[in-house]
Amino acid sequence: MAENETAPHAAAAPNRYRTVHLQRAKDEGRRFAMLTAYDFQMAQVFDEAGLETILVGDSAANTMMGHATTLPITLDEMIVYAGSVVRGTRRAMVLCDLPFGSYEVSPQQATESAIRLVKETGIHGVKMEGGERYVEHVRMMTDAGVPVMGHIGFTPQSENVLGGYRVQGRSEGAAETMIREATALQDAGAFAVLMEMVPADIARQVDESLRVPTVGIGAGPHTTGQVLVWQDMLGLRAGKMPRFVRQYADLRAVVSEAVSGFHHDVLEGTFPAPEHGFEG
Ligand SMILES: Nc1nc(=O)c2c([nH]1)NC[C@@H]1CN(c3ccc(C(=O)N[C@@H](CCC(=O)O)C(=O)O)cc3)CN21
Ligand SMILES: CC(C)C(=O)C(=O)O
Ligand SMILES: [Mg+2]
Repeated sequence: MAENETAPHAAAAPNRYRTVHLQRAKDEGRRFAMLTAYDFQMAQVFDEAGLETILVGDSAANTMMGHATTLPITLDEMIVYAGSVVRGTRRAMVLCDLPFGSYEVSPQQATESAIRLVKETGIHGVKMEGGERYVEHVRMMTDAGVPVMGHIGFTPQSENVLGGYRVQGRSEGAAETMIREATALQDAGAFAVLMEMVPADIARQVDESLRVPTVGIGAGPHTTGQVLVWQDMLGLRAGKMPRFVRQYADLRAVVSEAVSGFHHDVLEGTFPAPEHGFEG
């Protein structure tokens, strides 16, 4: 059998999570989980742990590249991360953010970017920030064969317009606005809608109003799915965690102690030991 017929990212993998499984979760009152990943090995670990979905987030600009915002990361850079993640997965559905500058100008621009991501990396869908004003974009990408997850509430790519990192949907009539934006995305063909930093009660109303599943980050417990950035939930990020993060491990301490141990052993001459060497 040809190598590529058994490749882990083979598009026809029969047991791959797909939009239909996320829809079934919503229909049957079940939840699903998503974490970001940006590289082959972490994607492998998350996939083997059984996560339904993995997001190649443009948060890579922050976590992988050290930028202060998500604005600088390019489509070409996202393609490197996305390809690495897809090669690490067998079961999870892999989604990738359309980065700032790769979709806003027109439905055509969005569709060309989405197609590049699918063709060059093997991802199974894209996520795009923005609501009602992007329905034509969602429609064209979906018609082209690329499943689209919407992203409303706090949309980090618009932080300069929104006025910083803050909860969205606190103004008068916010629930109705959020429901309208989410419904517009759904009606344009979006298979799911993600909400970031939205009051829990509004996120619940949106989830109840939509036929398609919702995903939340800082949006309370009522969305169909939940997503976190992996370096946050595993404790690799330095400094203050956002309120919406639960830290499940302290990898920064684990790694730091291990590196100090190695450093110490090298300086002391106790590493390498005889068993790490080769006989002439
Ligand atoms: N590492 C990381 N984690 C994320 O969750 C994340 C990224 N990067 N980059 C892209 C976006 C930006 N997001 C963020 C990042 C920080 C806050 C934050 O600091 N929130 C504070 C203040 C909230 C407020 O003032 O209302 C918090 O305490 O939650 C929120 C969203 C979510 N995404
Ligand atoms: C925080 C999630 C939803 C995201 O968009 C990202 O990681 O870029
Ligand atoms: Mg993002």
